[in-house]
Amino acid sequence: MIPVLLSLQIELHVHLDGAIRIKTIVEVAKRRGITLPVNGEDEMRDLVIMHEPATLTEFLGKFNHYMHAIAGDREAIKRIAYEFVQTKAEEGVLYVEARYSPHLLANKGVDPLPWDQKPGDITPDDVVDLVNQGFKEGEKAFKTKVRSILCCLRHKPNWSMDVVELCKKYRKDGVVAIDLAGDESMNCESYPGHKRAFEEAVRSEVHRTVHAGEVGSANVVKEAVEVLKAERIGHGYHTLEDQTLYKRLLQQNMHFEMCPVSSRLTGASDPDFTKHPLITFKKDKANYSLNTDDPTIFNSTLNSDYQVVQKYMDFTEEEFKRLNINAAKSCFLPAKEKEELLEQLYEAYGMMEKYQNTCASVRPLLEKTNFPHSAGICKGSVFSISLLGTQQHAMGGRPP
Ligand SMILES: O=c1[nH]cnc2c1ncn2[C@H]1C[C@H](O)[C@@H](CO)O1
Repeated sequence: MIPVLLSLQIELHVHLDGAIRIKTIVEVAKRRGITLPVNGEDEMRDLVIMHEPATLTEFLGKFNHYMHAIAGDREAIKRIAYEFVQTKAEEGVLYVEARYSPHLLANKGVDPLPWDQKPGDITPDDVVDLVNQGFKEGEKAFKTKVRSILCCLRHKPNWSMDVVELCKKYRKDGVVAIDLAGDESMNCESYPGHKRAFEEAVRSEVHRTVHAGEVGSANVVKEAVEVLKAERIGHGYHTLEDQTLYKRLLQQNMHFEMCPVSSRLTGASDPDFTKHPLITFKKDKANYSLNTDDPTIFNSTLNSDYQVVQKYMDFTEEEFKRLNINAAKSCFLPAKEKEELLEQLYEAYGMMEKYQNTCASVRPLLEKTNFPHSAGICKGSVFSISLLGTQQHAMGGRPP
């Protein structure tokens, strides 16, 4: 494979429960006396990993093989969070937003209890606290910054209000947004629980991302943007089927969380990477990031995704820099932390001087035009207008 020349990356779409080490699953199951469907690490690997393109439903079935080993165990939940940060640090990730469903790891206060668990004493709230502990210790040890996105699940609309309340409770403690994951064939207009939760998220200024247009149609994307007020779209490949919508989202500088390796294996895209929708997004200089999604199941690292797009989609180092800068601008950190992150990237990419010069020359103009959020991330926004020729960043405000 061709080496990817990028020292630091931003990852915005990765499921914590799709990123658990197989070794950990086996060890925890043994400690807890929990039976796994097969014995030993190699056998578990064979069972859990997808090698050939299949369907999203088949993919989602993979979680059934191992989640019961981790759910409902304090030590295990903390451990997977800690190890996640270690893995991302080893991959060269500077900042990552990890997502998970607190309900799927709990064994109390969830109806019905997932994974046929016996009732215990770990509520979804406890899960968030435990993941936070693991992340904080991991961040301290490995220096990769990590924040959480809490997932609602399409097939569990009655959990969604809980999820938004947890987002509100932990907004100053590691949680930066809400998501809607799961099987897209269940549209949310028919499931008022999701709609209400996302309305509450808007009201409470909780950031929002939604899995849409992964295997579902462009209509799911439209609904995500118009009904759920998504600020980012998870995947979004099928947006291209509605050119009016696509052009509108390009104009709004909507961020798309792209997961190339994942999309091939879940049947979300053509298995031939040279026909991948991402090529069109790149040609149009869209705002997107590259992400692993569920690296355990896809047997991948972030570098695998970079290598695939480099090999089959002609991605250059310049494009890698552009997309990571866009990812940093589109992340859900508060403005000040976002600006610090951007500065770290510009520095690492050898773009600091250009960035500072641009900023100095355009700042007076911004002040004059009363650019929203100018004190916070004006530098990032200016950079995208003047150097990269893209629109300004959606979360950074728009010039009048
Ligand atoms: O790619 C995905 N599409 C839709 N749902 C997904 C994907 N990857 C993981 N999930 C689901 C299964 C997980 O248990 C849940 C929370 O992380 O989100």
